[in-house]
Amino acid sequence: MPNEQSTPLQSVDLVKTFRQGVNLVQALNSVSLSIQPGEFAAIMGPSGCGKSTLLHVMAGLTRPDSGSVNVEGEDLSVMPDGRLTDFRRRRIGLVFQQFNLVAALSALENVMLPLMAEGGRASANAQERAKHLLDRLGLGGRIGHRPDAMSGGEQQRVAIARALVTDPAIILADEPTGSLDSGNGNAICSLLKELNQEEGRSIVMVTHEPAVAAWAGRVVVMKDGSVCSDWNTDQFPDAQSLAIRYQETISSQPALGAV
Ligand SMILES: Nc1ncnc2c1ncn2[C@@H]1O[C@H](COP(=O)(O)OP(=O)(O)OP(=O)(O)O)[C@@H](O)[C@H]1O
Repeated sequence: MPNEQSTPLQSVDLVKTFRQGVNLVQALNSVSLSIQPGEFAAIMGPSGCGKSTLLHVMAGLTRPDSGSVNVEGEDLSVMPDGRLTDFRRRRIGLVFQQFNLVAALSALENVMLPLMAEGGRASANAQERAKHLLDRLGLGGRIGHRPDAMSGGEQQRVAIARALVTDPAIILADEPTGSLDSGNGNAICSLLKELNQEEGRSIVMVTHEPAVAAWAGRVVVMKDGSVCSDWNTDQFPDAQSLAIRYQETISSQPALGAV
């Protein structure tokens, strides 16, 4: 179970600029975002507004130009590369649009990967834990299957099991339903919500779809590299009203400062 005491993620004043030929693109313009224990937040915004960059910086996959990211009180921005890789493997669960499973490995082996010791061996305990998670996610009958023998929805569930196997502080998911049809997409949203509500998992999910964001308890809207709105989804009676408010927001509202 996640540690209920410490703030799973706190990012402050993140700035990230990319060079594109002779131009500089400011992907993050002083973004601050904190995630509370047991919170399920969606990050929305138009294409190119900086959602994936924010998620990757929060995951320690991309270094910011300035600003800090704290996960359970540990500042990723000052960690040397080797320590950051190890910390990310143990404390941050990552889920991607394309699942990112290893094609040559079975579902069970994919889930055990983050628990592998140096030299590629996993303990019996690691195997038990991975099996238990696959069972929990409805894949008990698929543990020996390779990714190409599973549906997209099943592959994403394997990826979620892999993200959970180290019992991380937070799950960061980048468009987790983006490669799935609506039925499988809904099943993945429902699973994330269940993990949040039943196990208190802290989750941040990037999506451009209001119907997906509506599964979260909080929606953070970005525009032009900044956060422009931050909503509790209780205020919306349904996904349609969230979609309407979102459209109004991205067509009108100037960006806010820190949230
Ligand atoms: N590695 C990179 N090199 C150069 N520019 C980049 C790089 N990564 C992102 N960018 C630029 O930074 C800006 C933000 O990109 P980002 O991928 O974070 O947006 P996004 O909101 O996730 O978009 P989408 O919804 O289309 O995935 C864009 O202008 C993008 O072109």
